[in-house]
Amino acid sequence: MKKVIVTGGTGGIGAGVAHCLAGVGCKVIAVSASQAELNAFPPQEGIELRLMDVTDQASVDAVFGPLDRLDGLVNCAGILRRGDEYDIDVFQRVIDVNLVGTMRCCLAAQTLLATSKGSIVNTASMLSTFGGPLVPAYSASKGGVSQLTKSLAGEWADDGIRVNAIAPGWIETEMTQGLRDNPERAEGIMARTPMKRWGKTSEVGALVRWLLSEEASFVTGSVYPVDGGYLAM
Ligand SMILES: NC(=O)c1ccc[n+]([C@@H]2O[C@H](COP(=O)([O-])OP(=O)(O)OC[C@H]3O[C@@H](n4cnc5c(N)ncnc54)[C@H](O)[C@@H]3O)[C@@H](O)[C@H]2O)c1
Ligand SMILES: O=C(O)C(=O)C[C@H](O)[C@H](O)CO
Repeated sequence: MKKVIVTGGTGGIGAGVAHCLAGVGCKVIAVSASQAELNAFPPQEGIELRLMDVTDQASVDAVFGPLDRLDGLVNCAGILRRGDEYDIDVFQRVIDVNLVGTMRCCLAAQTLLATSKGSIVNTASMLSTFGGPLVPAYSASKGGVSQLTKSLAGEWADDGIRVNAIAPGWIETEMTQGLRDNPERAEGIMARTPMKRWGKTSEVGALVRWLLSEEASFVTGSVYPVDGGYLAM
């Protein structure tokens, strides 16, 4: 049975990933920095919940340190501060959670994954490819996650660790609520999405499940869109 840590595992996409992995018998440790989110998460067999802040080394060490085995790491923790990211402190915070937090967890998992010949899936975005309105820090962080993924894949292949990223399109979660509530932004996004709908967290989870599986044994350093065709148009 594979043991996998999912950061942001009690939020939108992370929770979808956690459910998908638990559904195929993985032992999932879903971590979040929000105690309220952990309290609200419905108990599910195969999913253990832990409080962990990806920006806090001691908190990350407390989760990864005691583990005797780890087969997978899925970095889903992320924030976006639409409209506020021109404030330099907000800019730095977004980079710290989305990019530095991803690297912090990759480093915390490295030795364990080298032993298990395990795999990492990072969460990039459409905004790894192009900039988004009002989100300069988020866009920069996601460009960074994409490049970090390729860099680690190249460096850690010798250790038997595969490192890939997903690039979700426009998925129905808390993060996109503001866009879905804004008719102008929502219509613009749907107009450019060939499948003409928002994605579901389970559809992202299915891609992550495959990337972590043996079926993806020759796949590393890739950034996979799951976007209803958004990047194709
Ligand atoms: N929703 C989308 O359309 C979309 C598209 C592309 C990429 N993404 C990315 O997917 C990931 C998940 O996004 P979502 O839409 O599910 O957002 P969400 O806001 O629903 O969930 C984010 C999760 O991250 C956790 N988190 C935030 N800061 C943290 C920290 N410091 N330490 C640990 N956990 C922390 C939250 O508690 C929450 O569980 C993010 O990296 C986001 O950038 C989302
Ligand atoms: O551009 C925004 O305001 C977003 O919310 C970005 C999306 O959540 C997502 O990352 C797009 O892939």
